[in-house]
Amino acid sequence: MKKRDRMERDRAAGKAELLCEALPWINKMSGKTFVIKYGGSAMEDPELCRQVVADIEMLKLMGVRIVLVHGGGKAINAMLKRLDVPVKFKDGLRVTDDETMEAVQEVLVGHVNQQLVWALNEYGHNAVGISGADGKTLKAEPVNPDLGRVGRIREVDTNLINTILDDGYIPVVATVGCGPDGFYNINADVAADKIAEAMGADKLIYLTDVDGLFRDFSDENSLVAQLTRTETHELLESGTLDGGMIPKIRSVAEALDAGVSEVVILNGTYPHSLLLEIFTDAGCGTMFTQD
Ligand SMILES: Nc1ncnc2c1ncn2[C@@H]1O[C@H](COP(=O)(O)OP(=O)(O)O)[C@@H](O)[C@H]1O
Ligand SMILES: CC(=O)N[C@@H](CCC(=O)OP(=O)(O)O)C(=O)O
Repeated sequence: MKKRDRMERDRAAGKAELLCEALPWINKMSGKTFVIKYGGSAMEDPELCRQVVADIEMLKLMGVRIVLVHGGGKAINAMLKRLDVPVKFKDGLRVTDDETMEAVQEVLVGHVNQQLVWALNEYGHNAVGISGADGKTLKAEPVNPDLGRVGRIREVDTNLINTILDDGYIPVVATVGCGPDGFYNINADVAADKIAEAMGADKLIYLTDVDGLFRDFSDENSLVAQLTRTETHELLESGTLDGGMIPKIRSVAEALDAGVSEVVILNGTYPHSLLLEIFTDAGCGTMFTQD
C-alpha cells in the first residue's frame, strides 16, 4: 500500500474510532427532548452559525427531539438604527412601542427565523419555521405598561411544536407571541424556558456569545462551572447581574423550579460547543442543576 493510501486509511480509522466512542452517548441521547435557545449575539458570524446548525443536525440524527428557539436582539437593534428609532432596554427587556414591534416582527419572523430554516435545510428537508403566533403557540399578555408591547407568556400550546417534531422536522421558533389585541415581543430567553417547561424538556441550552456565567464579568477567571437551583436564586436576589444576563438567569431559575433537570449556558461562538458539552463528561460553559 502506498504511503499516502496508508495515511488516508489511518485518518479514516481515527474517524471510525471517534464514532464508536460516541455510541454510548448516542444511546443516552436518543428520544430526549432538548430546547436550544440560540441568542442573536452568537449568530453574527455565518461560519460559526453554520457549525451550530451542523451540531444541531448531528443531535437530530442521534434521535434527539430538538426545539430551536432563536433570538435576534442585535439584528433588531441594527434595523431600528436604520429606521432611526431609538433603542431602549429596561432590566434586559426591550421597551417596545408599536413601531418597534413592527421591526421586531420583521426581523425575527421575516429574517432571522427564515435564515435559520434555510441553513438547517442545507442538510435536508429538516426545519419548519414558526412564530409564537402560529397555532397560538405562545399566548401572551402585557408585562408592564412601561414596556409597551413586551409580553409575558400566559400559556404555551405545544400542539404545533409536537406535530412538527412527530413529522421528523425541527421546529424553529421566533418569539413573537399573540394576545387578544395583537402581537407581543417576548424575550427569547424567557420563551425558551417556558417552552422547555411545557414540553417537559430534558435539557434547556442557552447558546450565547460568552463562555457562560461569570461571577464578576470584569474578571475572565471567574467563570462559574456549576450552580444549584438554590444558588441560582441567591445570585438573582443579590442584584449583581445586569443586561441580558438578568432575563437569562431568571429564566434558568424558573426552568429549574418547574422541574427541568438541567440548564446550560454555552458559548455558541466556540466551535462545536454544543457537541463538546454533550459528549464530554466535564462539559463546558455553566451548568445549572437541581439541588
Ligand atoms: N455576569 C455575566 N456573565 C456573563 N455575561 C454577562 C454577565 N453580565 C452581563 N453579561 C452580558 O450578557 C451578554 C449575553 O446576553 P445577551 O446579550 O442577552 O445575549 P443573547 O443574545 O445570547 O441572549 C454577554 O455578551 C455579556 O456582555
Ligand atoms: C422583550 C425583548 O427584549 N425581546 C427581545 C427579543 C429578541 C431576543 O430576545 O433576542 P436575543 O436572545 O438575541 O437577546 C428583543 O426585542 O430584543
